[in-house]
Order: sequence, then C-alpha cells, then structure tokens
Amino acid sequence: MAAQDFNFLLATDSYKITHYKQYPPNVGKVYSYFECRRRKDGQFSEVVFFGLQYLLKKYLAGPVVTEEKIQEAKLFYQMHFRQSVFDEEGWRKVLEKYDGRLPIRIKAVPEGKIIPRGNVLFTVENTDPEFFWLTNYIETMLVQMWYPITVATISREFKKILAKHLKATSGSLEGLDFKLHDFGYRGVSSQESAGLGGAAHLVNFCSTDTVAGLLMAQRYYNCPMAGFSIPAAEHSTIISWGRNREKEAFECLLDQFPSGPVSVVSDSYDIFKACKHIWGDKLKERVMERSEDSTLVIRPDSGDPAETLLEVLKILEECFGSSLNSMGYKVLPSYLRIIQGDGIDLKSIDEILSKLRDEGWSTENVFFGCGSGLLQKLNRDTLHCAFKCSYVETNGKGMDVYKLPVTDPSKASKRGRLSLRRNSDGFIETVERGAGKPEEDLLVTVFENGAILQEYTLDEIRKAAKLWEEDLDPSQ
Ligand SMILES: O=C1OCCC/C1=C\Nc1ccccc1
Repeated sequence: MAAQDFNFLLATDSYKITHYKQYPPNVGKVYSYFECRRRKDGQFSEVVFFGLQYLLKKYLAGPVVTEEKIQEAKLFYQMHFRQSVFDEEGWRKVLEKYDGRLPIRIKAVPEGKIIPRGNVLFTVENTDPEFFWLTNYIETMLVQMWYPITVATISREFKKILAKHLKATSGSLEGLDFKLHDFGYRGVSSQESAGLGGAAHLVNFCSTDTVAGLLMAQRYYNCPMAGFSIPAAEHSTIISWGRNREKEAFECLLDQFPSGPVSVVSDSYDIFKACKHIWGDKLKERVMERSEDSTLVIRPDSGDPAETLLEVLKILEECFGSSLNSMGYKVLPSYLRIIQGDGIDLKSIDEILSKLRDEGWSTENVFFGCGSGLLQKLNRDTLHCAFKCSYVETNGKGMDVYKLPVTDPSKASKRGRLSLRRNSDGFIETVERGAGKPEEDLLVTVFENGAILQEYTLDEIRKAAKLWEEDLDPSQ
C-alpha cells in the first residue's frame, strides 16, 4: 500500500498527461510490453525477472484514485503546464466506475524465472475501452523494474562465476549461497533502492548486510529472514584503540565474540604485518583455539585485491599451515577464512579467483563482499530495458504496431499481442502477432482491475532462479 501522501496521478512523466489527446479517435485499447532488448555483445544473455510484486503491492493494487488526488493533480498540472491539459474527467470516471481501482491487466513472467534477453517479460493493457490512455500512463513506474531485474541478474552472474571456481577447486558447491555478501546499502541512491536491490541479491544468495533488503523480503515476499550476517569490525572499532593498540582491538573482537564466526578488518595500518605479527603471532593461540564454527574471517580492504589476497594467504599459510582438499587445492585451517570486500565486480572476482587457483588456492578460503558493484554500478541500459506499445484496437478492430527506426534497427519493437513459450527444442521464445496458444503462454495474469491475482514467495523465486548444471560449466 502506498504511503498516504503518494499520489498515483503524479507518479508519471509530465508528457504522459498530454497523451490522451494524441491517440487516434475511437481507440479502445493500448497494449504494451516490457523487455530487456537483446544486444550483440552477448554479456548478460539471460535475465532474472524480479521485483514486480513489490511494485504492484505498493503502488498499483487497490483504490489508487481518490477525489482528493484528482483535485491535487488538477491544480498541480495546471501550474506545471500553465494551461489545463489534465484529464480530470478521465480520472473521475476511474473513480466512479471502478472505485479508484485501475482497469488494467498485467501478465508477467513468474518472478525468479530466467529468461533469455529479447523476450517479453510482462504485458500491460487496459481492460475497459474508455481507459486506453491508462496503459502507457503507468509505463514510467513499471519501467523502474529495470533496477531489481538488473541487480538480480548481476548477482546471479556473480553466482555463476563463484560456482565455477568453487566446483573446480573444491569439487563441491557447498557454501555457495554465502560466498557473496551484500555491502551495498550505503552505496545506493535511496532507502527504496536498498530494499529492492538488497532483496534482488537475496534471490541468489543468503548473505547480506543490507537490512532494507531483508525487510523487503519479509514484507513483500513472505520470507521471515532471507539472509544472514555475522559480527564484524569496521575501521572505527579498530583505530579507536589508537595506532599502537591494534592487537588489543583485535583481541577485543575475539573476547566479545568467542563463539560463532567474526570478521575483523585488518588493513588499518599494514595488513601484512597484522597477519604475520598479530594474527599469526601475538594472537596465534587465540585464533587456533577457535572451533570450526567460530571462524576468524580476516578482511583486507585495500591494495590490489588478487596480490593482497595471495600475500595474505601466503603469510597465513606460513603461520597456520594449510591442507590439500580432494581436488589438490590448498585450504587454510577451518578456523581461518578471508573476506574481500574492496574492488569487487563481475570482472575482478573472476580474475581474482583464477589467480588464486593458479597459485593452488581453493575458493573455499575466500568470501566476497560487494557494494556498488552489486547495487549501483548499473543503469537501465545495462540490460536495455524498454517498454513499447505493440497492439491497439480502434473502432474495435485490432492492429499490430511497432517501431523500426532506420537510425537504429536494434531499437525495433515487437508487434502484436505477445506470449512467451518454451518451444519444442526447450528454448524460451516470444510469439508475436497474437499467434501464441493461450495454453502455452508462460505469462501469468498477476494484476487485473486493482487486484493482485498471483503472488510468489521468495522461496519459490529462489527455486526458479537456481543455477542449472550448464551454468557450472568450467569451460566457460
Ligand atoms: O566483514 C564482514 O563480514 C561478514 C559480515 C559483514 C561484513 C562487513 N560488512 C560491511 C558492510 C558494509 C560495508 C562494509 C562492510
């Protein structure tokens, strides 16, 4: 449910207020769709569909039009356009005929599903001919789905890389869901983005510090606790002890959190000396006495990630030893692990894990944190998200419509009514021009006339988004 001060009539691009005057006479239906347009460059060949349910619940469901909101919008747009263009009568009809509920149908891919780029992800149409202008009025808000879709997709690409290396260097995928920790809360543009992006990461992992994402999962995806964290230091809790008391600061962490894992950022002055002389010497006994489920996680936070990790691993091996796993890769004692949260993005994590592997280190030894690289280093063009009209009815007669710019054929849009199906070869494809068979359509009616007709839990979404065998193909 949207906040009381949220006025749905003001939640659109200004120019859309003027569009009801621009459609052809007697138009009765505007039908549009959302896709992540396919591009030649091949990165992100498939996307995770996620986030629509939050938007439906928060902004579209129920009576979103009221007389007060009509009055507020009327005054607002009169001042904004300095002429009366706002369609007061049109909105009052929504209020009178549907009690303020939107006469709109949205059919969408089930959340969590992995869909190849270039396929329809959801369609929008008006369910009453009088409100043809409403379909594209809500484009503005619906296209904001680019964000959770893109974060969920990037997070899953991280998971593919981590799975590849974990499988190759340990023979198992155990612990994969905890290998990438969301550090991105502070790096996003708003509390709402933190919630949506944080929840999107939790489709693929169970490891986060972005509390807003956990709340989103609780409140909108029926998941009481979608992810976990552990006690961890930050630079303030180390440097507050003063330059000469880093050992005391570290010891405080071990004393305060004697059981369960604890993470200690150790690069305030010299990560290498800290590992060698504090963790590996002064506190060595304290570290070794910690049991397997009370791991000390050392956090570097500066320097070239791969070089720093390799040097830290080398020092820790000298001090604590290492063993060989079934794949012949080295693993530190179970009471010692490392988390790298600096400089991590899709490109660097693959390079880092490859370099560790080349030096004989298993992926089991390291965890990763990711901030802006996960939640903010992206935009609507990362997956080329677009919303286009593909079908209209005028005088009750249907017509497939499209754009095909001579100046950019890659911006061509689909035409006609769309459906999504798995073809006889098992590949997902979009059927255009209304040629799809209803019984084959993977799109589900999730919203109609103000009501949410289909909901998904995070558990169901996680199942839909799980990695497939071919995702683990090390030859990638
Ligand atoms: O070190 C850690 O171990 C695992 C638990 C989280 C954690 C650090 N969190 C964090 C959050 C936001 C920015 C930077 C770090």
